Amino acid sequence: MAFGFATAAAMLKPCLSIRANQSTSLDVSDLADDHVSRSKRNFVFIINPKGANGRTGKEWKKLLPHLRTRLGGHCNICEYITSAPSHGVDITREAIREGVDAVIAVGGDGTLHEVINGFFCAGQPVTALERGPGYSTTLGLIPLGTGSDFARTFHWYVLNDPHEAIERIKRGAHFIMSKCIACLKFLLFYIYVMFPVQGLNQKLDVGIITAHTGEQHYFINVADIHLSAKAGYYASRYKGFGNLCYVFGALRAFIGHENRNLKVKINGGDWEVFHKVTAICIGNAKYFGGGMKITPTADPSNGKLEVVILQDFKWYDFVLKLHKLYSGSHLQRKMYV
Ligand SMILES: Nc1ncnc2c1ncn2[C@@H]1O[C@H](COP(=O)(O)OP(=O)(O)OP(=O)(O)O)[C@@H](O)[C@H]1O
Repeated sequence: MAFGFATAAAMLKPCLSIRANQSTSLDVSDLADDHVSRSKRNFVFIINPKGANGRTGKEWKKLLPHLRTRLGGHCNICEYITSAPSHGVDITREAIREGVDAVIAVGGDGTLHEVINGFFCAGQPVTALERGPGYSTTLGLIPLGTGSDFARTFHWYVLNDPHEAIERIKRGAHFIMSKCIACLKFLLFYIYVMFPVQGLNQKLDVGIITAHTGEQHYFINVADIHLSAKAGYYASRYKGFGNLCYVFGALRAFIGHENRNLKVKINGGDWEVFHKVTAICIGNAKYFGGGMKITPTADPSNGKLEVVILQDFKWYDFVLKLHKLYSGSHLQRKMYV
């Protein structure tokens, strides 16, 4: 394999439609608004106060009066501040069971990830009983994180501009769940895509990672293995540096890192060995790492995943090719399956 090689493959996501049946309105006592109206829709905002090194919490406090002014006329605003990692998953599940109309993640990609995972439980979409068939809870986003990479795919380039995000929510730009499947199998686990999330003006897919234990996790941005996954872990130590935390995290991850031969099977094909793999990135959307366009042709609503395999990267290749990662020009070979 060529030195510092990046290979891209497309994975099909055959479609199968599902809609979460939803029920009941949110309990009035749960709503943060003083003047709750049952005739209005119920929107739950899940805020990670620790996002962007604490900036999310501060921004949210400033934003709330404006949000009430802009949205309070046509929805009940329910505010939940997370108290710990994973709390967003539980709040989302509970809100959907209560039958809310929309769950809106306020924070970065980690918060969005928790909210997405809250739409599912034990491999099934979370549902509520008292809403009729065809009803779906919608997903919304106010990107206020460090990287906020998922939002970049949608060219929300005045990134982390919560006022613009509120206008999008007012226009109805959020997403609804349905389902499709494709498979990428590794030795210990496999990833497939299902549940395109359909919005009033946007349809999105959701990927599923199934561990060999059967445990499932959902993703809508980029799932990654090996070095880049470690980089994300270490980046959390450097959040004070903004987007650069991901570069520092990657450099830290190279310490003790070993490129490995990995067996991969795509869309039911044969097992294929990829040598000296530095990272495998499975993109439903294009960006990770604070603006690195890692899976540059991924489209979150086309029913496919883009798989990019980085091979034989050393830390200095990463530094020298960093500009290519940001511009999305790092691919040397494309593989279509
Ligand atoms: N109350 C909390 N205390 C500590 N951690 C929390 C809390 N609520 C959520 N978290 C965790 O904080 C992590 C990071 O949050 P988030 O992704 O919103 O911000 P970010 O990392 O700054 O943004 P990005 O991921 O877009 O770079 C999430 O993975 C989440 O699990």
